[in-house]
Amino acid sequence: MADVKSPQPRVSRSVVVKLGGAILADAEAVAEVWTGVQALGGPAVLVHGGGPQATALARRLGHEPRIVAGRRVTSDLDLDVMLWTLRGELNARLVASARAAGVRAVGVSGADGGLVRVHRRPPRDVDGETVDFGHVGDVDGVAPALVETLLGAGFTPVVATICADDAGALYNVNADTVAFELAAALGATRLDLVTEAGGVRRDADDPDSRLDRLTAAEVEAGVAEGWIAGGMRPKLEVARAALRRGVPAVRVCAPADIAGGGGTTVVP
Ligand SMILES: Nc1ncnc2c1ncn2[C@@H]1O[C@H](COP(=O)(O)OP(=O)(O)O)[C@@H](O)[C@H]1O
Ligand SMILES: CC(=O)N[C@@H](CCC(=O)OP(=O)(O)O)C(=O)O
Repeated sequence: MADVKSPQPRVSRSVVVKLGGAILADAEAVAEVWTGVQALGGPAVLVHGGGPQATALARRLGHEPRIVAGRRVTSDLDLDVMLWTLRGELNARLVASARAAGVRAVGVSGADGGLVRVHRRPPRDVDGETVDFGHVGDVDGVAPALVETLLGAGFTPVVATICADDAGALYNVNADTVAFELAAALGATRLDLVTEAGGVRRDADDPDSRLDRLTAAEVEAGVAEGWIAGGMRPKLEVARAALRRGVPAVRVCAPADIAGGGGTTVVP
């Protein structure tokens, strides 16, 4: 029998949808995202990246970003570029694009309302080299009150993954990571990692080789054999971390999959 004294909060039924930067650059894909979010018929929280756009702007400024193990070594200039692109243009454009689908989106960052608490990532060993990632934050925790308040009022939060520490310094945090931390903290029913490839492929260059389902053992084999590489490798580490933290369903998928099946479901 249902416990009437402690009903499930509305947000416990939310879906967290993470959009990779390449999706944001494609107006048709963005329109499909909002159609899918509308068709879900329940609360959704969007989290977006924008790595490719940040890299493009840095290059226009004559700076070549350094990416190590899928994470940007974030100098003072790189942090400024992340603020201008993610918190600035991309978030504003994404929020505006929701209007055509009748979704009432609100743009926030991980720093707003203390949503995502981080600390500066200590230098760490990567393949035998000590790497100081600069202004990159590691997540300490999520305080979902802001997002829950927005959802409760019928708004769709759109989260740019700029986060702050307790002293008020800003940090760059990978968007897949923020999405999974939010999904875990909200008790989301599903985490969709929406990416241009539309799923995990047996051959990254062959769209017909998409896998419907991927086990942890297959992820390990794929990394060892080299067919899971680049940005997909840390993304699948995030997918597995989400499952370990109790998110019941995790997919790597395309915008058109949001309201239905499709994509690659990652299983333990
Ligand atoms: N097995 C694979 N299936 C699909 N994509 C793969 C695979 N292995 C490597 N990739 C690469 O991973 C990329 C996705 O990671 P990333 O660019 O970081 O995504 P996003 O920006 O959406 O977070 C793809 O564009 C593709 O080049
Ligand atoms: C620390 C770190 O690497 N942060 C990412 C944040 C943006 C991101 O995650 O964008 P995508 O989802 O488009 O990859 C970066 O600087 O690229």
